Amino acid sequence: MNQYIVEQKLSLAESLILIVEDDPINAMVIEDLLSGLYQTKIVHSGESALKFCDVQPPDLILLDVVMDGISGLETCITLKINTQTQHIPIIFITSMHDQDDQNRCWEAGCVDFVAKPVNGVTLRNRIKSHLTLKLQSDLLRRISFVDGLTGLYNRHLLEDVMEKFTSHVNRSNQPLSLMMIDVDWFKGYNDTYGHLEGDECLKRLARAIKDSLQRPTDMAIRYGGEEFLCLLPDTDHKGVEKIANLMLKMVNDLAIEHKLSEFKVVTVSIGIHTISRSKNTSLVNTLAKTDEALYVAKQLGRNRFSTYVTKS
Ligand SMILES: Nc1nc2c(ncn2[C@@H]2O[C@H](COP(=O)(O)OP(=O)(O)OP(=O)(O)O)[C@@H](O)[C@H]2O)c(=O)[nH]1
Repeated sequence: MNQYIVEQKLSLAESLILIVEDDPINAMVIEDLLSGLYQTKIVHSGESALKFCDVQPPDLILLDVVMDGISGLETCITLKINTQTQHIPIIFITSMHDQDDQNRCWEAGCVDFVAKPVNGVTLRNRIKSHLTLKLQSDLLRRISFVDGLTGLYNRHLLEDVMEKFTSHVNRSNQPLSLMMIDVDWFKGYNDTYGHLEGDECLKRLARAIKDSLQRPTDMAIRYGGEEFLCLLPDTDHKGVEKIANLMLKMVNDLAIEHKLSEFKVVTVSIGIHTISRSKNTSLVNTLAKTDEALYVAKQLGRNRFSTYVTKS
């Protein structure tokens, strides 16, 4: 599920190229041309290509234009409107030389095309250029999604992720839980121990928050200065309350001295909200409810969690 954050490939040789070609002989010829240079996978239809990309997005796609079933053009358009696959460069392999046909390829969103019969040198060079750009842009996207102080994801990722998680809620009919976490009396902590100690404290808290999440699909984001947001897919209210209790304990166990706190150690307050299918799942609305629960946890005395209660 965490495909929205790109896995960083270190070299071109690790990159995966998906060859979509309905003629098995042509597919093998192309695979041979790339042998030893890249990882490759062959599928023989647009339908199989879409299924494959849903599970394991490749780094580049070589796409035959004319195929039975979903054509190459339709496959390309479908991949380009999906936020999870729109960054994958697509090179058409085409025997169509007509200008109108070529225009249709560009309009579908390809980065390039190579004419049949394929010239090996041309194909390899085109792939190398586009893959190099892809790896660079993956790296930039990765950097722009990570918070420099804590190493958690930052809020730039939120809109993308929420869209993906809420559509998962609607598809799977499984709940999604959110936790908004705020450090208690943190202004007092900074005033007492200084801003640098404050930063150190945030780093340790971020680690504890991340460690209290149990599944690889759970996600921790630094939402603001001393505020964090966790997203827990496929988790109902009982499950998230268990995690909230564990998180409170792990933060207390850090035993970071905080003289001005009534607990004498650094603590956090947590607001929880669980959404399910058919509810209003807009990002703004969902965050507002989670924040409301956090406000209640603060009002009730801090160092606790509170769950959003639906108003009738
Ligand atoms: N050291 C450090 N402090 C930060 C950072 N981001 C925000 N803060 C501080 O966090 C404090 C938040 O204080 P407030 O919002 O007043 O709330 P609080 O003192 O935590 O009190 P409650 O939330 O009501 O328990 C402010 O003093 C901010 O300057 C950061 O990156 N580093």
